Amino acid sequence: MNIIDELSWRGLINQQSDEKGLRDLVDSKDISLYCGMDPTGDSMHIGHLLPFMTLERFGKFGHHPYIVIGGATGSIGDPSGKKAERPMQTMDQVNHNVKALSDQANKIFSGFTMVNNYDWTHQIGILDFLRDYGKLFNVNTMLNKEIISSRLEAGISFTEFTYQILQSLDFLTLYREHNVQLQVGGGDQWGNLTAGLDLIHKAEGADAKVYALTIPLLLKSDGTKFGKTAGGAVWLDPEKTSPYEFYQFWFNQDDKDVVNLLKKFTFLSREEIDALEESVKTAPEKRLAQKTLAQEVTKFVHGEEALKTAEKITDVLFSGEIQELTTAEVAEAFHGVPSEEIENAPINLVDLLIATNVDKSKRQAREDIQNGAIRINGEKLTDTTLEIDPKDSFDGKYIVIRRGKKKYFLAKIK
Ligand SMILES: N[C@@H](Cc1ccc(O)cc1)C(=O)O
Repeated sequence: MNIIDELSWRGLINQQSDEKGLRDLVDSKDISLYCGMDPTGDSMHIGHLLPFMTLERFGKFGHHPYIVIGGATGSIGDPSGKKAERPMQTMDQVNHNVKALSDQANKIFSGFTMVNNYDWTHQIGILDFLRDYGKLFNVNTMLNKEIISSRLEAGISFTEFTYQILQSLDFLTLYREHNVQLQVGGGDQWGNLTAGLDLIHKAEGADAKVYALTIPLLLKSDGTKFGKTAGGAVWLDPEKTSPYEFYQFWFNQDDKDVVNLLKKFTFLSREEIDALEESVKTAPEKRLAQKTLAQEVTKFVHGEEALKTAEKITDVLFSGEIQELTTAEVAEAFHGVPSEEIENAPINLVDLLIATNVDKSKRQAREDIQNGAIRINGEKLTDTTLEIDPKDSFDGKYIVIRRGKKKYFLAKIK
């Protein structure tokens, strides 16, 4: 089994410029390949995992992946897949994001070389640009690409129109300097990838052996886009999406999607995934496939320790034994739940429920307490006259309130 068989079994191939050519190439030697990422924000999200994990898969087969971070292209803005012109970022923002994304990629992925396209782009003068590269691009061909034609009605600036030239220049530069022969991209990158192939064939000769491969856009079994939650994107930055939330995202995937996700987002073998697929059929209630998926991806992105914490929080929230959490774990576990700040002073239980919006009226609060529906830091309290002293609770920082079986609220102590 070569890398191409591996990718097609995992459903990671959308389009290819020359399937037979690429197969022969990877069978004949270890190749260099690349995928780029623009610094449009200061964190990757799970959408970035697919192309970069794909590079890592190539690496495991002995090939040499490069990641291009788009210090130049990110200052221009890729029109691919966008309905309207992108707001331009300041160079300060671009540089800040370049730094954040490179640090993050270095932490998560391994076995690649990282380069910044700013390095070979910023010193090209306008006349050289037009004479050396502009001349090799045919405007008709550019206009006919879906990335441009789909934007003509809404309008597109000359700046975004030239984006494909810059990305092509990256491919050419990497081909010349590191013999990079393959560019991998997301489902919306076909236009930019083929523009690069054309440029290399014109600049270096039609027999240059270069290839393009895109990864499919990921959809859930219900047809909606994968990776979005009610709270927005699922980020790889633990400050934006905590490892616990991250773990839960994967754990909560549907039976219909989980095998597909195991193939695409883990390095588990075919045998391991086949066994998990069987478990979805024979014992779906155990959610072994979802649990394994959550474990594997959380470990890959956040590491072993963070996975342990995420699993501990999951267990504690299931058992309700909140007092077993550390203060830091409380912060992580209840990152997304409704919270209110309260004064650092003893407070009557009924007043606490009002202050934290658990109940709307004192009457309702008293009823909830007397019915045994209220737990404070895991302990059921049924006496409406109780005083709660924040100082006894999680280093004086938080009080965790639960109403009913599942609804949590957090009081943050000032
Ligand atoms: N255009 C790519 C990022 C990229 C940038 C430079 C490249 O050379 C390649 C890819 C995207 O938006 O996803």
